[in-house]
Amino acid sequence: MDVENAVLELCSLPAQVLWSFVCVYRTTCRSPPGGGSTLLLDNEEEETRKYAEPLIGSDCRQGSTSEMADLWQNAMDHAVALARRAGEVVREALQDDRKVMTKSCSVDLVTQTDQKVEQLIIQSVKEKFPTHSFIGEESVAAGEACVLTDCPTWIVDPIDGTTNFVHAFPFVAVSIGFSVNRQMEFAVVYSCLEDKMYTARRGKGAFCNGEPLQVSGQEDIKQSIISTEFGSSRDPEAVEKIFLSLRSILCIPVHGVRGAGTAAINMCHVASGCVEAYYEVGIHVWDVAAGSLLVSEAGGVLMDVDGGAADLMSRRIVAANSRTIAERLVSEIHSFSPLRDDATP
Ligand SMILES: O=P(O)(O)O[C@H]1[C@H](O)[C@@H](O)[C@H](O)[C@H](O)[C@@H]1O
Ligand SMILES: [Mg+2]
Repeated sequence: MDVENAVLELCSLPAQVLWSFVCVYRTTCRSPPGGGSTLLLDNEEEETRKYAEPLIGSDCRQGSTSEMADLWQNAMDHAVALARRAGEVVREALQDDRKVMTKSCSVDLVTQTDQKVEQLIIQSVKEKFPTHSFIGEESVAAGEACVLTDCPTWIVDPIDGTTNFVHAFPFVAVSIGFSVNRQMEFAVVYSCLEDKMYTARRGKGAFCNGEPLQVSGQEDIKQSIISTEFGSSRDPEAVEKIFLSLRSILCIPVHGVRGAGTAAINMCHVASGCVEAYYEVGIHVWDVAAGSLLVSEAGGVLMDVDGGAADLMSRRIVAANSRTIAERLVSEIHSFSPLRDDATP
């Protein structure tokens, strides 16, 4: 049995025993076979220091069960390094012509760069964490199952904002969420063209380039900016609902409606406090997995568009600075239900 799965099964052991286990784990996982650094990306050690330090609390050496959570720090450090490397690939690709292909319909775009970046991320993670599972946008498009289990799972959108990327519209993100027991454990969203590295760790806060994030304190929707997207469905019924919602929200009236063209960056805007709420119907789990943790760790709330509990597989999300704004927004949304990400084919 691999080390991390063993840890999951050992949750009931006393803290001292667990702490010994953590020490062994750290020794074995921090040093690649042979003592070399072949599994580390360029600058990974530096990235580790820059982004891990604000995220590791001072209690991390107490040997309590909270130590369990720090077993995932190694994975998070790797995710940050991978996102930065992926961002370089995206920026380089913007210098060349981009060959555009389509997926579910003529406006659901994909490029070779989406596929290349997803491969880069998944291959590297498999090498370093061979027992982990994946949900990746382009792997699912190629026929892989989209199932979230209790296993440590990397939820990857190699390019969130592919349409932006195709047109060089300057909001493009690499989004990596990591869940254990179906709960988001860490999040990395790299806004490649702005060079902003958003990170969050469950219970440890959200950050942008190492600076703490806090949602807006505005509780009056009439003083708010709301963000949303039109999505890639052109189904007349869906389009009708999208416009009805937009009309109702605009006419509350709110200060403004915005959309960056990427769910991940829209959620980073909520976490940063420059937008009070983001909602969308039609997104996928890879669009919002990382963003959901960034919002909640920055003090925000997540909700379904009908006001129930958020469900990352449902393709519906409200992410807001507060319950007050989220519920007010929900009262204006004309919801619909696309086929769930985990629907059986
Ligand atoms: O396909 P990518 O990964 O670029 O992601 C999607 C965005 O994240 C949505 O918000 C948005 O509404 C679009 O559906 C867009 O396709
Ligand atoms: Mg996406």
